[in-house]
Amino acid sequence: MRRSAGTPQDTTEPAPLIGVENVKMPEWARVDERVADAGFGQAVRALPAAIAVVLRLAWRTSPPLTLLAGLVHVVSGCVTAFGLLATANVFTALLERGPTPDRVLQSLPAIAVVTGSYAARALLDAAVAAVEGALRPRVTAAADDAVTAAVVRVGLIAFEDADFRELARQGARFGVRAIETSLRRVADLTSSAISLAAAMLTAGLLNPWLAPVLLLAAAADGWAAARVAKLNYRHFLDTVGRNIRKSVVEEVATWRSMALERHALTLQEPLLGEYRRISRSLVREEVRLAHRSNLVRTTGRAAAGFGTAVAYLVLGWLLYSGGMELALAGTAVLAMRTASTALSNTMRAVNSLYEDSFYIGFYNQLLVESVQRQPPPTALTAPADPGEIRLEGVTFTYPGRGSPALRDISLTIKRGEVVALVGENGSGKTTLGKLLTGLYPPDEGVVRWDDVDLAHADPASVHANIAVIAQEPAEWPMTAANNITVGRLGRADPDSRAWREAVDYSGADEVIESLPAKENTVLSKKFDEGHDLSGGQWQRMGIARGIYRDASVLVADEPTAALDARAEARVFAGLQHASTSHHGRRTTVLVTHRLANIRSADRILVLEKGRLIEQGTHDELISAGGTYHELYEIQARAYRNGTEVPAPRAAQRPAPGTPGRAPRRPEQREASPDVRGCAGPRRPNSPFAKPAGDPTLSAATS
Ligand SMILES: Nc1ncnc2c1ncn2[C@@H]1O[C@H](COP(=O)(O)OP(=O)(O)OP(=O)(O)O)[C@@H](O)[C@H]1O
Repeated sequence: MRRSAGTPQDTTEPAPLIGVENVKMPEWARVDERVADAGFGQAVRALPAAIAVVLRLAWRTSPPLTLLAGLVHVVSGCVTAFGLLATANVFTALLERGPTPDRVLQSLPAIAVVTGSYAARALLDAAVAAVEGALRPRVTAAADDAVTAAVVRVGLIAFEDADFRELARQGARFGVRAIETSLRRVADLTSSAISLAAAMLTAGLLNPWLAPVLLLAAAADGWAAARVAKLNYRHFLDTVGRNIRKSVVEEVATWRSMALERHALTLQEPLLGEYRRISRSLVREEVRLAHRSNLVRTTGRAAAGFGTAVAYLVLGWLLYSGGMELALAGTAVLAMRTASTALSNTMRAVNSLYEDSFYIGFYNQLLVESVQRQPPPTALTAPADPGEIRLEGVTFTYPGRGSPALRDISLTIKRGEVVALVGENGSGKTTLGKLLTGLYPPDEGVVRWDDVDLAHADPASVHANIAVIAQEPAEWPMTAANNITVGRLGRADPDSRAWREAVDYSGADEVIESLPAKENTVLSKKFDEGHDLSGGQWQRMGIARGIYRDASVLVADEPTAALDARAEARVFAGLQHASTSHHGRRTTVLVTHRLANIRSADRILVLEKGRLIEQGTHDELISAGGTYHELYEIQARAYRNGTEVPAPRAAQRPAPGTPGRAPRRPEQREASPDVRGCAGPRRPNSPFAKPAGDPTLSAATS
């Protein structure tokens, strides 16, 4: 009988659905590799730097609380030590020669001191908890704030660098967490080190032989604790790839964004099967880890038992040989137990601090790199409404990419020009839009607004004067109203004219009208009452935001890719209005694949593999018969083939000497009314397309 896919009884192992059997270990996981491979000495050597970072941060946050925390920890450790030494006096008094009542009476002051030390220790523990409770959230918040402020201020291009993104993720998430845990570990280390020192001191005072023996017994426990921690790191490393795959499968098996295709492709059971397969192998690893940890712990305990036995033998020998009085034996046993616990705690704290030191290292590196990636402060500002935007020999390569996205681009855009960028996918249109608005700096060449080189200008002064309608607009998790007004925070709009203009021309008014709480509807499914929009509706919101921004330079990157024909016509009317309404004419750069929409643009720039290969008006480029002409013809033909009215027989006859059908002249190619104003299916005339009375069209259609 054939089993259904993915049941827990499956014995066959199908090929991984995600297609990646061994996920590459993420860079941050390499930290654990170093922890797993490090020796104890290495860990101890790394401590001062990590402790210094944490203490410095704590000091900056609150000097009095830091001092107080240090003080209560040291005093608490000293009280513990004092209590231990005081216990020796109790035993001495109790085990002296003489009648028992006398000995009890004699030991009362020592008992009072021990009791007092315990009471003091309890009070100090409460003080430690209170001070730490006040300090830790402050330090964590300060660490978080420092790193968030640093990352928020870096230039946009930094986010294109995968290494920086990874560093930001580790530094912000793991680094801050490591600082928080380190603060606790430093406290643990202080107390356990003082306890250990007190136990050793007590043992040393009782008999110099006792101290090293005591260490021997405690070291085995400490070794086991450190070894189990390393086994955990190793396990984590061995399973990190599978865990990543498991979480990816879990996501695609449960996430809403994948639900439609998951169901339509009936992938639920195969995904469940893959999930269970990975889970089973992880469970096997977990069980193996548990066995190995258990073995290590048992070995550690056996060794500790052996060490303790040796310690007791030494103690017995000391008592037997008269090297130590019987009265002190009780204190010695207490010191041995205290030392064992303190040493285990010390080793655990050292190990943990060592691990944290890597993440704190990332945190520090992130702060340093973020500052390096922030634009340097400058008094030079860009003109608010540049007379011209000039690119001279601009080349740009995305971080981590081998070949440039733009090569040696030189061009000038005059104030008020409507420029269209066209070209095949990946030719560099979006990238060019980002460079001429100063969002990305060129690697070579210069971008100037009038005579100001944007590389030396304050970026905020440039960005204040640009509006970017992105290909995939940000879906701000805010109300619909704020999704638009965030375009220009604080813009004065007393009579709501700017608002009306933005929503009317973008078609966002229809979107808002359809929402349950109109413009007050929150657009995010993360909130209970939140609402989501369709791709086209989000695009309308993005366009409204761009229009509301009212900047002197507008870049619209495929603004209507997801819009229906009616909405597209409305948006182009809006963009044309936007291009003329800003103190005269607004410089507008329009990226689009729908060539029929840009026929009346002042200039069309054609990009190919990052190079500017053609520029001119629609008519000039069509006459030139180059790439633009070819792209335009492909789009026009697609429509013509479906709807073209058959030409008269005479026109279909091949010209003498030509095999098959005679090629048509350029003006004939665009002569069909089908082509005018549309790319692909018929669309209402775009306002950026040639008007019906355009001489070229009239000539062609006549
Ligand atoms: N963030 C990025 N990191 C690395 N390379 C990128 C990045 N964005 C784009 N590229 C690369 O840069 C080149 C130009 O991309 P760009 O997005 O500017 O092209 P485009 O002409 O706008 O394409 P499309 O028409 O598909 O939107 C492409 O080769 C692309 O793969």
